[in-house]
Amino acid sequence: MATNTINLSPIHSTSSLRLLSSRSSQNAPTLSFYSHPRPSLTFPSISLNKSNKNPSKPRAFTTITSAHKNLTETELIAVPPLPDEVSGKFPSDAGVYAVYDNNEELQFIGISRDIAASVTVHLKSVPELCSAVKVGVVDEPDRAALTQAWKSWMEEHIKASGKIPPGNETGNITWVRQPPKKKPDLRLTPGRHVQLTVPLEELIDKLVKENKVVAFIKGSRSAPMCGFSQRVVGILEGEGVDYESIDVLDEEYNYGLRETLKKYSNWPTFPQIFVNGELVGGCDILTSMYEKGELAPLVKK
Ligand SMILES: N[C@@H](CCC(=O)N[C@@H](CS)C(=O)NCC(=O)O)C(=O)O
Ligand code: FES
Repeated sequence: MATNTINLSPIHSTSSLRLLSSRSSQNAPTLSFYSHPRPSLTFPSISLNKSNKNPSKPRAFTTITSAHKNLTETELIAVPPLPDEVSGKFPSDAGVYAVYDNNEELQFIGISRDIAASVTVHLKSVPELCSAVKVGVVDEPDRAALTQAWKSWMEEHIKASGKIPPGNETGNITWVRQPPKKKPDLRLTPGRHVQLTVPLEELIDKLVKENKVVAFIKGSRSAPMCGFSQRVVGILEGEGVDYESIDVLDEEYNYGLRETLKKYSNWPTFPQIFVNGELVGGCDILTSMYEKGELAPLVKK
């Protein structure tokens, strides 16, 4: 039987947890237990939380010292059906949160710098697992305080149920924001061992005419091998351009491209960016077009 291992280090799920220098504080960090729409009456020593980031929104949760924090006693808040409605029900503060499915099974305990944003992302990616959430806002949200709050909820749950929440098990990536998948780079030939039946120029011509935006770069789009290529990739990705990339240094699949392309385009350096079959330029030209706002209209589908 497979055994679960638990490593009690939090997954900083949807909003990244920045490393902050620990603020010196005489007092122990405090946890606020979010209670919507009215303050929870469950806890003793209640004081109204004063640090409301958005004063236009009513703040309906209470502050208690971390010594009283308790997952079991924190009330469940139903997650609204639409992601847009989450921010009205959950605070945009740092803290811990525990997500339950519609059988009230705890699925995941996370840490967030913005709990409402994290719940919104989870609701979009795994709506079937996000029925209700418990929230513990940490008032002095340095890394240590957040980790301590997370550990205490995890330990409490494991003690009570004998189980790690499934979303916190090693290898479960359901609750972690996935980096967007990058398109693979194009290859001009099937490989160096295959004899080409058409000249390389013709393959280049076909490639740039059949694809709206093509960037000939040094290295791949996920790991450019030169600062000029890196800048061009950064601009194209930043603008959300749907483009093809091809690595002129790939001697296996693009053998001969580096020198042949210089002749084809009559341009001596890389990167080279083609739009609608025409060479637009290299890094300097693309950067300048981007800065003047001329790039987006040119590369729009
Ligand atoms: N000013 C150029 C910079 C690019 C550049 O100088 N590229 C050089 C170094 S990466 C190059 O491709 N040299 C020819 C070669 O390596 O074959 C631009 O705007 O793109
Ligand atoms: S590879 Fe050296 S500057 Fe591009």
